[in-house]
Amino acid sequence: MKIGVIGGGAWGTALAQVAARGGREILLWAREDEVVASINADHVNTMFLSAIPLPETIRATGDIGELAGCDALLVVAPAQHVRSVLGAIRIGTMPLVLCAKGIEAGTRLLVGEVARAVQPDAPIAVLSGPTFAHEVAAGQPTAVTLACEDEALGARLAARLAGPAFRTYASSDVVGAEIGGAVKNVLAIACGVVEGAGLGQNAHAALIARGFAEMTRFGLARGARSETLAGLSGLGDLVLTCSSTSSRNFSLGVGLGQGRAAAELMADRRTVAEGAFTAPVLREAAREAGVAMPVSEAVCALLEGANVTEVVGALLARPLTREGV
Ligand SMILES: NC(=O)C1=CN([C@@H]2O[C@H](COP(=O)(O)OP(=O)(O)OC[C@H]3O[C@@H](n4cnc5c(N)ncnc54)[C@H](O)[C@@H]3O)[C@@H](O)[C@H]2O)C=CC1
Ligand SMILES: O=C(CO)COP(=O)(O)O
Repeated sequence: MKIGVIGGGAWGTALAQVAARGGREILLWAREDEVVASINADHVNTMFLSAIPLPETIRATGDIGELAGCDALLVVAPAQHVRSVLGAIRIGTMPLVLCAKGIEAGTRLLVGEVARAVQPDAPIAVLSGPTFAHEVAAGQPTAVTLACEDEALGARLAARLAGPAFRTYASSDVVGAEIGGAVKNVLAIACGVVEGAGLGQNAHAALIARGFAEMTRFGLARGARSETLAGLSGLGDLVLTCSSTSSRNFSLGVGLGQGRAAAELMADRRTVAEGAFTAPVLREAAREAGVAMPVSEAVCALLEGANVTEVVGALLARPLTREGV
């Protein structure tokens, strides 16, 4: 199975390395000429994953059409750009492994729904879980959910990508795997705010628990399975991303908690903090579904410039409720 990678960011590069294990040849499309040049000349992605030597079997290209000859594609562009990159290549029935974590602005579609809209003949799978790219690229032990409605295809993809330090757990719950990855990025911003504002470990732990409750409510409303949300792509990724400044989303929240403006924190970013783009879309989708997501609503308010003390005070002043609600 010849695998191609769409997206030369940190995650696309790390997954190319995973797929290249055992000497397999990998073709990676990168948007930046500098990334193409550094991978092909120096076997390193100096822009998004520097200091990680890449195998020479990974070749980069700036021509996305070259990927049409692959047997499967890892789609690792940021969620807001999946539609454009998938529209730029003749895919046919080539399986797509969707690795972006987000919800499309405007349409409120999950990435799998976008892929089906743009490439209706391509079977899709979702790869998601607690995976800092730099740790995966360094060969540190990692586990992910690989969800595919066609379980035989999912098993083949899981086996093809699995390695000694990269465990793939099969699932058929594509929606659940996508929602976990998308919502955790928004909740990670909230946990970063708690850190940046010095609100303490109790608040941090409470936010993870209450955030998981709203992730679950929203996921079940969209047809996800509870075991998926409680697994690697949901709770697993939530704990990872909510607890480390290695997370771009958590780090964005730390800045907000310190009183810095979202516009300043987002300006000149080369790397993507998906939660900032997903948060307003998630708010719309939750309201449309009639699902209460107060933590995600608070993140939106903070991204729109609201005062941290006022937002936190409002969260704490909400009417008392019950566990499980
Ligand atoms: N970095 C990580 O540790 C992980 C990232 N992911 C997900 O992978 C996806 C890609 O993120 P990263 O690899 O982290 O990116 P990155 O933050 O390392 O780099 C940004 C990427 O966005 C691309 N980009 C920017 N504007 C674009 C446009 N108009 N059209 C197409 N591409 C554009 C850049 O070319 C670059 O590849 C995101 O959805 C992210 O949530 C998932 C797991 C781990
Ligand atoms: O998805 C990730 C880890 O699973 C990467 O998190 P950030 O996008 O917040 O850096």
